[in-house]
Amino acid sequence: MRLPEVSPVDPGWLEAAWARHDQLTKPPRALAYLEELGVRLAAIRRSLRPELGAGAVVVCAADHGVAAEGVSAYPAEVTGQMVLNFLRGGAAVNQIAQAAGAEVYVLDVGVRAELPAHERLIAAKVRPGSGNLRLEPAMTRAQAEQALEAGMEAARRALREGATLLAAGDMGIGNTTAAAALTAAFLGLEAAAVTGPGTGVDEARYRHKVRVVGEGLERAARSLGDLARADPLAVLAELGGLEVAAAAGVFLAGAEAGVPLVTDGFPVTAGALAAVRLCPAVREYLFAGHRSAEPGHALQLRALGLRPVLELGLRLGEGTGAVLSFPVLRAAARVLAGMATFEEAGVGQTAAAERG
Ligand SMILES: Cc1cc2ncn([C@H]3O[C@H](COP(=O)(O)O)[C@@H](O)[C@H]3O)c2cc1C
Ligand SMILES: O=C(O)c1cccnc1
Repeated sequence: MRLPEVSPVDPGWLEAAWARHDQLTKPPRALAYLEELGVRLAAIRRSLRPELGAGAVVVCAADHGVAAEGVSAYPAEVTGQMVLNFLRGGAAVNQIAQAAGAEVYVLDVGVRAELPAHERLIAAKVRPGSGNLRLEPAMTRAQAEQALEAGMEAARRALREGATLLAAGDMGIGNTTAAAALTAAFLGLEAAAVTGPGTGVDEARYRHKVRVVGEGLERAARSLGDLARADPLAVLAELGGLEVAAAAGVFLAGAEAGVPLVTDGFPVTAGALAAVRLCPAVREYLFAGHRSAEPGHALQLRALGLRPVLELGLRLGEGTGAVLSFPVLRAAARVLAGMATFEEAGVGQTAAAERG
């Protein structure tokens, strides 16, 4: 498969944007992290007056064979039921997207249930659910490529239809187990360090979930050796998540198009880790929309070197936390683009600033 060509951002834009920020009518760095966001947006958009309009979230959906291990607090049927809920506009992500100015696309790369045709549903089923990662590869390498390509194609559609800010979301009962296995593999961590409660499993189920993740990792290592150094596409195929692979595809195509990209919670950020392993320059286009309550999410963000925009304790997925950050990112761009300089506004700078 052809991986996208992603250009690294030009550090000259970062410098020029910081220089402009320091001329705007505010004490230097008074807008703190918002300024840093604006600077990164300027570099990505190659403009000191970056404009961000409509956003989009591609909610990547698939079932997980590992759900049969009893690793979720909910039954696997909920995946397909929630996809129908997304299409009817009844899910959390729909309401948040309305409030935050984002279009919701649903990408089916592996939901077991048959889904009705719908304008906002991108039907690209690779297989009806992944294999049980504890016992077998989640998918073949060819299927992982197909899921990645489906994510890339969905991102391109969202961009063609006007998105200037792009996020991925996830739906797939059992996917915090797959995300934990992938995160442990990519970062070289133990199962217990990255496994969390997901939808809210009790103590006994949690211990079982850690064992399932550990056994999946051992199984994958038997065929791939050191997972932290193995081919990322092979790791993705072994430990899965068809929708995690699709989320990686959204980030790959979005970075190729030069658009700011926003990560959501634990499963989507596993996809971001995969995308960055496949193509390191993708990292420069990523913003962490929020930090989820899932404990492994902080480890993922640290590995990516991303500070979250929001910390609301969300633990849902669907792209909710990503989309919620869109207004903050738009504001960061507007501040840099639209604020007056001290000179333009005739506002006096401090004596210290005048002395330079
Ligand atoms: C009604 C409902 C709506 C959701 N929306 C996202 N998730 C989230 O929970 C699932 C992951 O957690 P676990 O690994 O514990 O199964 C994913 O589907 C994720 O998107 C939901 C879960 C439920 C039950
Ligand atoms: O971090 C997330 O996005 C998350 C947490 C729990 C369940 N599903 C998703």
